[in-house]
Amino acid sequence: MGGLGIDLGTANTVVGTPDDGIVLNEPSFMLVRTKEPNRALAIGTEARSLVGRTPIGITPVRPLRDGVIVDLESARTFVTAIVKRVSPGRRYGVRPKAVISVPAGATPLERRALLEVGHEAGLRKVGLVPEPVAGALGCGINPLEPRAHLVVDIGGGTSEITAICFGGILSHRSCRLAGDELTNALYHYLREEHNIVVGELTAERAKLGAPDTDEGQSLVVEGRDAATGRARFVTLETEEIVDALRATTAGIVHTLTECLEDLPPQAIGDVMSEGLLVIGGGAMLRGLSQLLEEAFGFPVKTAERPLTCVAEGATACLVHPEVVAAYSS
Ligand SMILES: Nc1ncnc2c1ncn2[C@@H]1O[C@H](COP(=O)(O)OP(=O)(O)OP(=O)(O)O)[C@@H](O)[C@H]1O
Repeated sequence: MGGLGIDLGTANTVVGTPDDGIVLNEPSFMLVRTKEPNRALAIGTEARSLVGRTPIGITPVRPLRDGVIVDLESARTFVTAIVKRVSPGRRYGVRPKAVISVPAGATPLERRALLEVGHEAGLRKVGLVPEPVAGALGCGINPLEPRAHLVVDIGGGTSEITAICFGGILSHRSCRLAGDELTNALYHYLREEHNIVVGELTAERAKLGAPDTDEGQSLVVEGRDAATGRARFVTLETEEIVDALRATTAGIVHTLTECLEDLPPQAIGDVMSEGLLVIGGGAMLRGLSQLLEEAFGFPVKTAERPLTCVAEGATACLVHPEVVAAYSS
């Protein structure tokens, strides 16, 4: 059984195959020459490592925003490079089929753009599956069973909260408060409270290294003094990091509350006994599951592989096309 399961995310792109599992897991970044925007010079980790130090004449591009395609040309260039990298068989004219995950809240136009890009990138038959459905499947949940499941996906650009049941979506909410916004919040906190300017990669590293709230640790961050321009170090205490991220995490909790308010009582009962499933890179933010548990009183299950479960589920859809069919209407 061939084919590709693709999670084209704002922050990361993950690809799996039924035979080999995850075969690509790279940042959704590419570098192009400013004068030649439809040829990728570098993609993924290599391209991402040049953010903040890109030479003149070269442009770093993030092909997706908030989980959807905003510029067809850069998305086509990126997906073509990804498909080429994972399917060397194309040299012999083989066009792989694919299931691509798409935000549950994507518009028909955004879905069509993704299908178009997939075909132009050399994919044969493209199916789309909502990300929370793929994520649930990748975590071993059957999205066709007559039982409600609530999936909280905290990605790079958006947090999506979706209740699914029996091949359909019960309720859905999303907000632009996710990984990028958490990184941004730390960047601004450092700028305003410590007068230090850090690069995007440093702000993200500070977020990933956020110490456990109950361990009372601290974190050293390096940047440029906003007043003198000199290099400087700052020590961030645990409470400060939690404070800097509080407004963003509160926004995610608020969106989750709205989604729960839309759920019928029977479905709430399922969620209370099953718990919430948290997927996406943001699921690994320290203290997040505790915060959600305290806010809602439901059990919170963090996916075992939050960064790859959506691609794993999209790959599983190649073997279970009935899931794609059920959630495509
Ligand atoms: N240990 C961690 N703690 C906190 N955040 C993390 C951790 N690891 C990764 N992240 C964040 O997760 C985000 C990426 O998650 P993911 O790959 O699920 O997003 P995506 O699917 O590309 O985005 P989207 O769903 O918005 O399209 C990044 O913002 C990254 O900084």
